Amino acid sequence: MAMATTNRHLAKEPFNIHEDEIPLDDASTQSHTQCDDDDADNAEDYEDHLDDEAEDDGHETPDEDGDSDSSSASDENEPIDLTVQHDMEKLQTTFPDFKDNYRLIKRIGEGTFSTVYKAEDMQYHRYDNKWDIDAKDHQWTPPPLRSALHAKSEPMSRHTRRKPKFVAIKKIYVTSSPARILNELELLHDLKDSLSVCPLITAFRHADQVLAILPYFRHQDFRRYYPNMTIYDMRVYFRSLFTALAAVHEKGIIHRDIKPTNFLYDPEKKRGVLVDFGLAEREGTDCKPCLCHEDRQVRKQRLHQSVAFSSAHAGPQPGYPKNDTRPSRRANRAGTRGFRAPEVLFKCTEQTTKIDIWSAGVILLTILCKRFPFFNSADDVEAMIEIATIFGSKRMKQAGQLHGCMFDTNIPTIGVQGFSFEKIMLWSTCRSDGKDAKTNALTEEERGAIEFLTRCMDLDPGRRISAEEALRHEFLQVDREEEAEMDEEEVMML
Ligand SMILES: Nc1ncnc2c1ncn2[C@@H]1O[C@H](COP(=O)(O)OP(=O)(O)OP(=O)(O)O)[C@@H](O)[C@H]1O
Repeated sequence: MAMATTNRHLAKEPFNIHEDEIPLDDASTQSHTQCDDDDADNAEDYEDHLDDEAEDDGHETPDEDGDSDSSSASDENEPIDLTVQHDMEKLQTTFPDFKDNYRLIKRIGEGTFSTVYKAEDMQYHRYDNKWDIDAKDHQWTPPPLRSALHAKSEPMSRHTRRKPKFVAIKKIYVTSSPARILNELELLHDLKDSLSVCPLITAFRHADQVLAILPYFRHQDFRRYYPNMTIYDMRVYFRSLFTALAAVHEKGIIHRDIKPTNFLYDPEKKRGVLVDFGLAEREGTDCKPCLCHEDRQVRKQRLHQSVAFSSAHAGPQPGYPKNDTRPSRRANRAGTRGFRAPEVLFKCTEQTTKIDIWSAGVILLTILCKRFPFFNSADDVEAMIEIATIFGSKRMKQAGQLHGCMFDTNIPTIGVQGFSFEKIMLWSTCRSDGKDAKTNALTEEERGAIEFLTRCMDLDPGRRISAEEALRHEFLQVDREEEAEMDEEEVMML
């Protein structure tokens, strides 16, 4: 078993997977060199997976949200599909020491890039578990020597038996490029101390098989709780999500795949963790200057020049040339359809952490409108049409120009002005039938949510709120309210 340079449960050294023991198999390396060559192809690759996912957005079944302490009994009794059982057995035999370290319980998620299993961490008590936010003893203790991993465990009496501790084992498919896997693990390692981010405990490689070990995080299926969320619940949920985003963005990392299934939220404990850094990247990777980062005056001047140039050569003609010889614009479009920011759709070459804020805004829009998925496009052009229907052609044109793109449409359902989020929320929650003026108007707290949403879903990434600013926004000031409520209760008790 090849182990990462990090000691298990204690990551001190820079993360580095040793590839010296058994070289990664050529086939997997090759297939991904092709993907990595070309961002556009890569994006298509992701789209296929992500498109499937939007239909089947939840990986969990309703009983997969069991508490890490209490669900074990029901987990044990759950029937396991034969193929899953076969895969689990294969996984246990592939990694020689696996059974000494982990006891596989069930499959909890399956994506295009990985399968995730719930397992009991058999050696939990032998390590420093700084990552365990639920641990009573949260003190740092020196890690054991590596040889302790192979030491025979002492038999435990019935009385001394400790509570089982669970982990999520992410088996990354061999079709993922080694560079991509390393990128995910390195980013997770960088984020190991970040609030609300699911930390990486350790990772293993055997031949072309890579396992990432994460703490198992109890959560519920988004589809189960979002229809009943009050505005207060939303504020608590987004406080937690933006805490994670602020931590990720502070490190200059773009997550790129913010969506409900990647934010594991426990409504009871009112906390969530961000997972899946498979598409994440450092801001500035493969970046080329884009007009959106220029000064407003410079941008205006460039646009004038380009319009003047096209008028002089072919006249200002709407439409597109039949034989377009211009090289197509390339940019990273990785992400999930329906959650992609407008600048991603416009193929901005200088994308920033703000693309995550837009996606978080889409989650808020989904909850406020009680429709999941809110956007349901088959491709980027349809996605653009959906956004344009809300924002109107005038603002879409301006948004396109920010990135040096022209936006034009003759689709009759896209008006010039678009619609306000307030109207969309009332329509989608069937509160605009004109009968009752009171239910057909937003409450003050709903207006507060819409105001926050408007800041998150600003078409201009430069004006869009940052995670840090969002945490200071009125809408997310839930801690202070809770504290005030607690103080009040204390006063009452006195
Ligand atoms: N730490 C964890 N605790 C509990 N469940 C987890 C954990 N990590 C992942 N899961 C479950 O596994 C699912 C898939 O995990 P993840 O998103 O990391 O893999 P993926 O292959 O990239 O998936 P996708 O293709 O859906 O993006 C999650 O949606 C979640 O249900």
